[in-house]
Amino acid sequence: MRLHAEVLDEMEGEGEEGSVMASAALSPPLIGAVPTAPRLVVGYALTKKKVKSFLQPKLLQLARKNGISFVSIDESLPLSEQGPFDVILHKITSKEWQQVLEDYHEEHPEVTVLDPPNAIEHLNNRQSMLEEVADLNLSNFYGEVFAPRQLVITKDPSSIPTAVAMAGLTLPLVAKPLVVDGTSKGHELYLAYDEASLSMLHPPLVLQEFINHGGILFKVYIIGETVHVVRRFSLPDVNTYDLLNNVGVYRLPRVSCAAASADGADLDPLIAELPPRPLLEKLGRELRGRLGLRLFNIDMIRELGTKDRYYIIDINYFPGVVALLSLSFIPCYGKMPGYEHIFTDFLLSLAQSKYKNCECKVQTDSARQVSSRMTMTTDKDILVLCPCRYRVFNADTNAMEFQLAPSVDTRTRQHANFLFQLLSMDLGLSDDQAFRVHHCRCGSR
Ligand SMILES: Nc1ncnc2c1ncn2[C@@H]1O[C@H](COP(=O)(O)OP(=O)(O)OP(=O)(O)O)[C@@H](O)[C@H]1O
Ligand SMILES: O=P(O)(O)O[C@H]1[C@H](OP(=O)(O)O)[C@@H](OP(=O)(O)O)[C@@H](O)[C@@H](O)[C@@H]1OP(=O)(O)O
Repeated sequence: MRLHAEVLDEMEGEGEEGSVMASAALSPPLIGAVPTAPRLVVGYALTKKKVKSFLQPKLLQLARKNGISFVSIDESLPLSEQGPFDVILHKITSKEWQQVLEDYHEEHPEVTVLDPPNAIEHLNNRQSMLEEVADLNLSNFYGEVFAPRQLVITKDPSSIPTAVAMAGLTLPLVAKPLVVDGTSKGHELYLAYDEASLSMLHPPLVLQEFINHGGILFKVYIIGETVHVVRRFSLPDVNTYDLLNNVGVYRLPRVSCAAASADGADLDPLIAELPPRPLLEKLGRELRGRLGLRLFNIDMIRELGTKDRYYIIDINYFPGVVALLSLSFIPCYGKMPGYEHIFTDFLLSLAQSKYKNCECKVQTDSARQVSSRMTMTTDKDILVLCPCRYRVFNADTNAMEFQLAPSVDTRTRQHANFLFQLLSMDLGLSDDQAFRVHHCRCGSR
């Protein structure tokens, strides 16, 4: 059913050493082919590492059972020649890709782009990343949430000590690269104990006050409407002794990559206690709206010695769900156990919310009612009335049954195939019945 595509379902059961994707370019659809139509086609543009960690066999299996298929996008080919897709899932940061997606979205507003490139871009800069957090006012919701005080330095390292003193920031400070560009450089962090040493750092960067938090971090995943939290080990606290006896800047280990879940660890209950659910729900809702994103996580810490003062120190777009051994890409532990269920539900919810307001009709001249919203006019002459322009869905199940793209001429064959699938399923048409596809009559094009 898909053209020019690699279908990842084929990868299931493949050994760990196998290639990242199985190539299964399918031949063009034949009218009359018996349908095994997925209800939701998710095109993905991800790094090899991300494909390996995210598209685990368990997810693929569960998704397939639910009518979702994942199709690899070839970034070297025009996007409009690939698909059709219902959803595009991506985490590629290049400007070229952003432009490709923006152009595609103009042309295909019916396709859900997860998420808009400009909203993701907002997270790729540590100054803009926490702006929305600073504006939040969640004090009525079982806790307060802040962003650490921070200063942006774009040039001249020698000016940093003065700038820090003028801003009144308290040491120690965490120095983080200003831009998170998906490379390991973007995650090179330093801890600075004294003001003078700050001039050894390399701008552009942000300097953030270090908040003691008992060495435990709450990783809050926001996946659509779902908010899921896990505990992770984090950096240890810095005490007065450390502060008085250390000078200089120290490179920090990439704790997020090294540390497995702290959920089963024997922890001080006051430190381990998860943030209250209502706070997390409200936070998730607020940030989802303010950031315009549906797939991200927040790294949240609770200030040591407090019960309800939280700081958000980092927000990541489409974070890792399974940790891989770095060279071999072999999965070593789940960062977000059960993610396959949450993601499958999320993708299904996208399909449902999208089509629930559409009303489509397929008619024959016998005006035979097929379902509450489908009618046939003639076996050979199928009229598609489609207020949503491109889509026809099964009104009984609320699931998309086929797509009708606007440029019928160039895609007639494909549309016809979709239609045939629908009709042969719902009406029991024989395989060789010919038909024509008419333009969408919803008047929107
Ligand atoms: N302001 C802070 N106070 C205390 N600890 C901090 C602070 N900022 C960062 N950390 C510690 O440093 C770690 C890495 O920080 P951060 O998440 O900002 O970097 P990152 O490079 O974006 O990490 P990731 O790999 O998770 O994306 C955190 O998990 C936490 O342990
Ligand atoms: O690869 P990992 O599983 O470590 O996931 C990391 C993810 O890399 P990936 O996008 O290649 O998966 C990172 O993305 P970039 O900022 O580098 O784009 C970032 O989101 C980290 O916070 C994730 O680590 P986590 O915070 O979940 O521990």
